[in-house]
Amino acid sequence: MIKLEKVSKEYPRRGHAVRGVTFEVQKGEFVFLTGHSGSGKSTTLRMIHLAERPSEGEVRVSGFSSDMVKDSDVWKLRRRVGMVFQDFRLLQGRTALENVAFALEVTASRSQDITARAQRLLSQVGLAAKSGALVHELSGGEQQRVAIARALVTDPVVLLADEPTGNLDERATRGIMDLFWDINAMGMAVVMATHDLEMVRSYPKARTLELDQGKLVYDSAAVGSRHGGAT
Ligand SMILES: Nc1ncnc2c1ncn2[C@@H]1O[C@H](COP(=O)(O)OP(=O)(O)OP(=O)(O)O)[C@@H](O)[C@H]1O
Repeated sequence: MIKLEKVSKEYPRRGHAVRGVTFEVQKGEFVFLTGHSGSGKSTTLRMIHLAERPSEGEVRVSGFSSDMVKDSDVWKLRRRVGMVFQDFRLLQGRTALENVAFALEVTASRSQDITARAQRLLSQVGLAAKSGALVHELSGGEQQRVAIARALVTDPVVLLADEPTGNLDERATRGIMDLFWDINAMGMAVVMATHDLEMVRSYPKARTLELDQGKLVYDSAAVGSRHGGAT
């Protein structure tokens, strides 16, 4: 479903952020992408989202190829791939419901369905009671729930998450992680970048990929262990 084949990303002046990375993610997998700061986690996620094109190699996602897809068609891929970020990236001054509804409008849903669907998505992430709250009235954990609801509007096949709990305390982190597991249990693949190895170890059922200076140095699936986590 996701396939990276000898993927590298080189930035002018900086050099290689990602070097020769090859891996596949199957439908419904839960994958942690770990590594130190600067190891290339965000760059890898951005390439899966086609926010960046690889300098070498190919990224394939749900039938789309980084070699083939035109810039004008990238939105079609984005409907298959949801993404959430550490800093939530919500529309400030809007309510939780408006944030999700706006994403539904952009994806051309029928207008009469929008409010009901946005409300349903907020219920799914445990935020039904806060749908009318403005973004700044929500806690960090609640804001991340809105961002997740927004990422689900197109019913993607994979949810990419870049340090989604990086701004949250322990309790909110646990709640958000439980939510990712619930979403994954419904069949959606999750690929989550994190440098929090303690958190990774507390989810031994997940697959772990580790990057070091842009190279893939560990894949728990490849070593036949689903319990080791990153070392
Ligand atoms: N747009 C860019 N232009 C130039 N260099 C970049 C760009 N984006 C990332 N880099 C560099 O590529 C390397 C990998 O960055 P990346 O953000 O992918 O790492 P990361 O593992 O996600 O780090 P962190 O955990 O700190 O977010 C870093 O050295 C970074 O400075």
